[in-house]
Amino acid sequence: MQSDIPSAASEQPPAYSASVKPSQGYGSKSYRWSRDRYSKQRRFLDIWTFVLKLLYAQWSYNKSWSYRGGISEEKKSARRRALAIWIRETLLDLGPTFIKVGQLFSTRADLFPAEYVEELSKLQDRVPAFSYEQVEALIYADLGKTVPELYKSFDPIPLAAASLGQVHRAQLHSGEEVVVKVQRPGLRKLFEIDLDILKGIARYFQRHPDWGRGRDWLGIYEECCRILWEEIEYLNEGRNADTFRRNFRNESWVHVPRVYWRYSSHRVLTLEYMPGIKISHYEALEAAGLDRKMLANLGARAYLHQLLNDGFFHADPHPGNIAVSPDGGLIFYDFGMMGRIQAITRERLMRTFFGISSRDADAVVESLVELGALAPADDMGPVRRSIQYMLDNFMDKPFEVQSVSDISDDLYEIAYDQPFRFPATFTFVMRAFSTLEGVGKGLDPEFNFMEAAKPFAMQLMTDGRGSDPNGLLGELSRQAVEMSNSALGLPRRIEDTIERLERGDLRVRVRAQETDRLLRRVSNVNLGTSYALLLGAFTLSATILVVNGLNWLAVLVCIPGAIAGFSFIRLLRRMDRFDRML
Ligand SMILES: Nc1ncnc2c1ncn2[C@@H]1O[C@H](COP(=O)(O)OP(=O)(O)OP(=O)(O)O)[C@@H](O)[C@H]1O
Repeated sequence: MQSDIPSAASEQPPAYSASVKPSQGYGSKSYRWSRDRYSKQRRFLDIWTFVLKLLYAQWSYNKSWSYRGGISEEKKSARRRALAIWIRETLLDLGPTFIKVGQLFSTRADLFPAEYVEELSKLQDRVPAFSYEQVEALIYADLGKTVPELYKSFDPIPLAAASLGQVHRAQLHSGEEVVVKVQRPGLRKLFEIDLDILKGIARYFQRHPDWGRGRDWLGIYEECCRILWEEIEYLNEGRNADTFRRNFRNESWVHVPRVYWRYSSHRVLTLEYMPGIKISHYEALEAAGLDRKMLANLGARAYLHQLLNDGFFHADPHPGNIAVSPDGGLIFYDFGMMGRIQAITRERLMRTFFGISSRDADAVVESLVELGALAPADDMGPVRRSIQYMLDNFMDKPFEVQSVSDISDDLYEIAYDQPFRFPATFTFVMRAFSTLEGVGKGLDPEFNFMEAAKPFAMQLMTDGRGSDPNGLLGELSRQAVEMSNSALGLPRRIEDTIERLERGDLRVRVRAQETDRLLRRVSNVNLGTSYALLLGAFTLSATILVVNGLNWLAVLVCIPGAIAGFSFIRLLRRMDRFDRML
């Protein structure tokens, strides 16, 4: 059956004539996925062609014949880079689902080589805008009213266009200035088809002897699905905006656009118009007389508030989603991708940071296991040693002047090819911190996230009780380590023994009853075989002697033969008795 991926043309246009001229869309390149006639089978073929080409490239990467003039480290590095660029461009060609999946993977330095992650983080939504007729049709289909019935004016040219939707300026009949976020038509169907194909790919990768080893591709696939479906549910985004605004109701320096629920649906979101200067437009901020240093600190404060106070954070904090209002406050846009962290996870994250700051590899390993970021294994020695090595060597500067991106890069470097399973939340937090640090450094070259975070973290942890912050940090850190020790319930000596064991300073002799039994059985079988061979050899010799008429000699040979036979029977009976006993 030839089922076409629907495009906007399949939406029925409303029976009225628009008062504004529709825009023609401003994408110069025609993407296959945005065409009217694009079959599911064709899509399947396009996606799998990409995957197979990628696998071939990976496979031939270490083969010297695939390099002209022989293999070398430089050539391998150049190929990795070229491959990363090709992946980014192909994902763009494959459209919205793949652009989003690529953007999600750009946080997963624990899963992919650094070059891939770097290229994926450049993955910008460079897709054609859809036409105004399509906007009208979708609004009518969702809200049951025409654009002029709903809005006094509506700018047909979008203010911003991305892979999932576009934003138009408008005015309500009651006079409020708003923006209307409209979802790309046919997105739901495209997601269904693509995610179905991606499931097959995830299964294939899971079974792949190299790619599947130590990776939970199906789990990653499920996580991607959840995030993608959530992102295209605009009612959910509206609810997130409301929650976010509520969380910051006591902070006058954070602004969140109000949601006009009567003008919103699954695919249309009408929000208060809240213009501002993008936080990355440094010159414009300067020209407006805004204090860049202070803004960098506000950014950090806003994020720590979300993570430590609310446990509800903006998981997509790219500079385009944060603007500065004329009064110097921060405006947040786009609440499609939010992360939630439970109080217990927050506590564990804090413990990881305590562990890093006090360079205590055991505490880091323990908290990472608790976070689910590290699969518990019988022998944690190698991982612990890697972490201790990182803490001792990479982090030669004081913790407060470390950059978050360096710390996360180090962690990811260790994680790559190790039994780490960073949950998406963890990577989102790391990405949010790194992005924020980048923005902060752009605003104020002296900015250091750790330094900015310290007073705020103190304030939150002391819960307003206030005391010497350094002393408190030390105390809390000690308490955190002690708590985990007592939670384990192990006396110090046992812990020391485990430590020596991990370092390889201790030898262990294991005696297992089952193993003993098997060993005894093996040795009995060996003995039995020897008796049987002897018995056979003596019997054969005796027979040859009898045939040659040397009967007396044959009787003599029979004596050791009989002894061997007797021993053999006794052994069999003993083995039988022993087996029945167990
Ligand atoms: N309430 C608003 N007031 C003024 N401008 C807005 C408002 N909401 C969004 N915008 C503008 O539209 C841009 C895109 O909005 P938003 O990020 O919500 O859309 P999106 O489709 O989710 O885009 P992306 O996927 O790239 O984040 C913002 O960067 C901002 O410039």
